[in-house]
Amino acid sequence: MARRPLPRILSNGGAQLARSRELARTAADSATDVLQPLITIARGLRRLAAAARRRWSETPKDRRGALLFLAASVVLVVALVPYGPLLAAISLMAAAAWQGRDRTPSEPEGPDDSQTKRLQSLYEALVPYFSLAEDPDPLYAHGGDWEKAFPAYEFDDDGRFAHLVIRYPAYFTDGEAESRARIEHLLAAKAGRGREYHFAWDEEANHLCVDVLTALPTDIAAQRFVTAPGETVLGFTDPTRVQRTLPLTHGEERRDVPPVVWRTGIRSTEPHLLVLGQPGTGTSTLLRSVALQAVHHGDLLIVDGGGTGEYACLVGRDGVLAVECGLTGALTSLEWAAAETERRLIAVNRARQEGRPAPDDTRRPLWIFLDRPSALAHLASTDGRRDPQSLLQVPLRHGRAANVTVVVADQLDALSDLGDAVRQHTRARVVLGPATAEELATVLGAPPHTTPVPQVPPGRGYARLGTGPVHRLQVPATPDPYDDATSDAHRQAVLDLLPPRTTPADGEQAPVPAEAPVGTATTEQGDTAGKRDPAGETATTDKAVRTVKTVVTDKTVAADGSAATGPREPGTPAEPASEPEEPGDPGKPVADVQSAPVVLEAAAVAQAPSEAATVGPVRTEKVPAEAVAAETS
Ligand SMILES: Nc1ncnc2c1ncn2[C@@H]1O[C@H](COP(=O)(O)OP(=O)(O)OP(=O)(O)O)[C@@H](O)[C@H]1O
Repeated sequence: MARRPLPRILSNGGAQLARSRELARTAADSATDVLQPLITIARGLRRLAAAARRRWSETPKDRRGALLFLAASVVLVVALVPYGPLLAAISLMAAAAWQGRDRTPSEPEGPDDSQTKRLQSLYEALVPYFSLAEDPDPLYAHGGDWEKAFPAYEFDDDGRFAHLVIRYPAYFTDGEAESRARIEHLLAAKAGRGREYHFAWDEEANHLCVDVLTALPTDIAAQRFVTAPGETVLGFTDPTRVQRTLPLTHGEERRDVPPVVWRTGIRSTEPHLLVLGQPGTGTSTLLRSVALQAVHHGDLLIVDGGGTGEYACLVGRDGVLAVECGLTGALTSLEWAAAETERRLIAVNRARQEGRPAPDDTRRPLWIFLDRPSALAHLASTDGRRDPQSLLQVPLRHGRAANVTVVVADQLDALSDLGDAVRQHTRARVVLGPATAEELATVLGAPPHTTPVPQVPPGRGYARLGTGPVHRLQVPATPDPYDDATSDAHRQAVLDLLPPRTTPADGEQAPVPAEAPVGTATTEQGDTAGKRDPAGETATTDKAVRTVKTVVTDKTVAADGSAATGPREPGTPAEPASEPEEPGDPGKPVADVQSAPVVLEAAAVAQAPSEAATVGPVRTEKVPAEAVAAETS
């Protein structure tokens, strides 16, 4: 029997109402069963009354008197006959019961012919995997009964499996990944390719539950997510494994979607993230999405090894320390980041020893984004210079205590080019785009419980936080707003999230022509050439005047203020820096050193002669852009 809809208050309640809702539903179902005869008779009486009314209205007016007389005569006879009223009442009830019976054709029991064929063929396909010659009473045997093997099944409107429960013999090696993978592969092929399946192995009951997964939403655009401080939304997933949902806006529509939330900061167990994927699968987009969330609470240092200008929209924004595209800039800024991590660590340790809270200048999160480090490593090796990844060792190892988070993205086949520190300390992992089960297991540390599909939309993949479950993931659409192919709605969504451009606090500013963007950036390769700024501003081009802000701290300085190594000028080749020493290193007494981050701000005018720079903690100078670009190539 069809279930009756419950009152709104019961059907709309939260999770805590689920139990009472189920109780109410059961009570309603039981009451309906008990009162079924009365309901049928009442329905029949209603139908008889409706038929009598219809008959009366259809009778011509001149015959209604005769009809009335006939009815009155029948009533009189019935009243006079012994037991007449009783017999009449019984007859009426019987007629009402007959009329009131449920006339909707009942659903055919069991599967139809084509469904039976599917079930039988799947059963036959499983026989070699789930049977043993020595088994005296096999559950699976050629020509056997599939009904014992498949206790539950559902089909979709196209006649394909939507849900299937499979029993298997206890001797099947369901604890071995290869055995499971073989069965999952077979089921995915037999139940229909091109769909994603979720496999739940119940080893205790020897049951395998197969469900078809609905596609993850690809239409969610970048937006301000409702999260707590230290939480970053990597994307969206299935509701099965995630208890929480995020309220999202989609145009006028509002909906709740289960997110994959990554926690960073001092209490995080996965403080750093590694994103891998085939080219063009959305790794840079995920980094941009994370950066747009992080920039509102922290400082960002972005190194774009691909040099494709994917992060041009962040250049010069409030909270963005630098966007580096070339090797020199990458080395310089990562050296500074390593020194800054050490400085924070020392300051936090000292404060703890003295029983004070951590100093304010260690609390604002520092984010280091490194996109395509393998490209920079290749450049560095051909140039005989240091691999920038080696400078990540300190932020990766000590970043959690120092509020420093590292996010690295690269192509899937570059996994072996990544440094040991990157591979060891990035415990939050994402793989985007098509990947084999082996690749997923290698990167994520565990295979997903779903079938990888060959064709996926950009931004689709898997995420795993530490030793947690592997989630399917869809990254919110966060395209480059300066890309001409970006739709207006998505461009506006990203532009709305960008913080305002930084204005120098002291009023000092490098000479910048009117059409040049006011802001701070390092674009050593002129990668943003030709990009359009939809806000009407002209983006940085090869020939255009560039404003460069590079945060440089080459070395720590002695407590007396004398710098061990002076701040390097932007554009000068970096000396291969020595490995930053560990805090507490006997060769570097903690009490004797303090870091000296120095901010150099320079405006580089293309093909303009360089001028002598003023020496000081904050300097403004002009640097020929060509000279800078030449060093990075
Ligand atoms: N989550 C997403 N939703 C919608 N479109 C996306 C998503 N992620 C990426 N794209 C689109 O896919 C294309 C490639 O994205 P992206 O540049 O981020 O990939 P990539 O992996 O960094 O590639 P490459 O390494 O070649 O730069 C872009 O056009 C981008 O807009």
